[in-house]
Amino acid sequence: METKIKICGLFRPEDIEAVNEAEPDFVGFVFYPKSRRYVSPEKAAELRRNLKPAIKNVGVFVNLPVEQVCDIVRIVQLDIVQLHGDEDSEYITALRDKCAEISEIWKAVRVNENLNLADVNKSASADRFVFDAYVEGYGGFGKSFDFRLLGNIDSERTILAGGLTSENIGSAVTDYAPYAVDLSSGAETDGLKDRDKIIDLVNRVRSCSKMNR
Ligand SMILES: O=C(O)c1ccccc1N[C@@H]1O[C@H](COP(=O)(O)O)[C@@H](O)[C@H]1O
Repeated sequence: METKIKICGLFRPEDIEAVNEAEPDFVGFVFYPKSRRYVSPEKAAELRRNLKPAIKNVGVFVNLPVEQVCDIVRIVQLDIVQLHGDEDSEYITALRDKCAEISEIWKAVRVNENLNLADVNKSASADRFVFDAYVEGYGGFGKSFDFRLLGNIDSERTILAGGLTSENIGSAVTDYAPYAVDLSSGAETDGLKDRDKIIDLVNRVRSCSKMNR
């Protein structure tokens, strides 16, 4: 299996141009108003219209009521929902029931040295888990964690995130062979997405994945 790559936190037309060139597997739009990468659903819908159809789009949400998530899924025509807050299994089931057009639901698990795999089981109804570093606030701070804390987690359902950059992304792919890697800060310069970094990161993931086969 080749590890896929998601570039998260797009909000400008030039971000779309960069990903159309680099062709990651997924891109993310952040619908968390406290994020500096927040994009309105209307703006995201406009950006999405210019995205190459092969690139799947993921909406990132933090503790938003299910009905509002569904509305945004429909406005933007999101493929995947990434829940990056405190949503539990009940929430995930309700979302799936109300919004049949979502192809997958990903749940973020914020990891520190007290990682309790029971927390992962609490949201076991998610299709995949995005393992990110524990931070005050929710995500996208470029903070990494020791992936060894994950033990023997099912790599087919695992998405690694948190402080990935061109320096550490190669070992994340070769050592853990996750389903995907997800990054935002590591693809930026001065807080904005950087075309050259995006292209470099996508190339690195593709070449490391080939070595894993
Ligand atoms: O990117 C954000 O601003 C964000 C806000 C709230 C929740 C999640 C967010 N992004 C996700 O955070 C991780 C790690 O990002 P980074 O590479 O460490 O900056 C990633 O899953 C993003 O999708």
